Amino acid sequence: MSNALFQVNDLRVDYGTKTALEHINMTIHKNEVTALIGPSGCGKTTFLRTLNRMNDLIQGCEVTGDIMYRNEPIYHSKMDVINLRKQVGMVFQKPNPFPMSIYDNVCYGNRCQGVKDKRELDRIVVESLKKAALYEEVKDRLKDSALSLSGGQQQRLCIARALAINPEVLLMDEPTSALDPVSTAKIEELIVELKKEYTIVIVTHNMQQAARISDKTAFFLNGDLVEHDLTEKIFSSPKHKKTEDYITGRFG
Ligand SMILES: Nc1ncnc2c1ncn2[C@@H]1O[C@H](COP(=O)(O)OP(=O)(O)OP(=O)(O)O)[C@@H](O)[C@H]1O
Repeated sequence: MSNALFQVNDLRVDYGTKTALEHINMTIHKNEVTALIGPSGCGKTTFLRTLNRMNDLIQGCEVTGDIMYRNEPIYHSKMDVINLRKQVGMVFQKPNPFPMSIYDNVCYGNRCQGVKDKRELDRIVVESLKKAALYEEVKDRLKDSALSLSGGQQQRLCIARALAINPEVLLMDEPTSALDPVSTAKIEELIVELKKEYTIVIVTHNMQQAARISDKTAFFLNGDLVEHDLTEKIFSSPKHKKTEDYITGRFG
């Protein structure tokens, strides 16, 4: 399809002698939310990290096969990895604000890229906080430490920081697993809102969350991609018995 953003072809990932993923083929389309589900250790996080080459940072991790992003092979030696990570941002499981002000956190990446103009930075901070549905809660205390925010606010701040550098894709690794139900609901609402503008790939252990917010779901098991389909199909009439067993809670 023309709006394919990632095309994953026969991907394999090894950590030393341990094969974490094998024979993975998947297409991810623009403005879709894709949920990656499966039991612990099945390779979800490993897969997520291949999409912006975060695995490069792990010693002994070897990736074969290829992933096309906007028709460019991201594992090609000529790939500009810094630029790739600007376009494919990441939000982690535990909120990880830097020990600095809310304002400085949001525009950290922009400053690293050389943006110095105060008005431009102000604009980026306000816009990113609004997109992350946090602005109203922090607009009067932008100079306060980010560490003074609640866990849920900190996670939305991390989303704002990722959005500030204007990515096309957001990778999220269990972004709500450390949060209470109210903060989780806010992040879920936010994800549904963000998909109008961004493409989102999210790892989740929460089946209801996958069902609520994703368009497509990919079920991994022991390093295999068992099934990847429309979320409503995966949850109502999966093709594979193993998928059904997992989503109905028979294992995992
Ligand atoms: N840095 C590493 N070094 C060696 N093995 C690793 C490393 N990271 C992951 N693995 C192994 O690769 C496999 C896949 O791990 P991965 O973290 O991708 O699974 P996951 O599905 O995200 O698990 P969880 O749901 O528990 O986070 C596991 O067997 C894991 O032990």
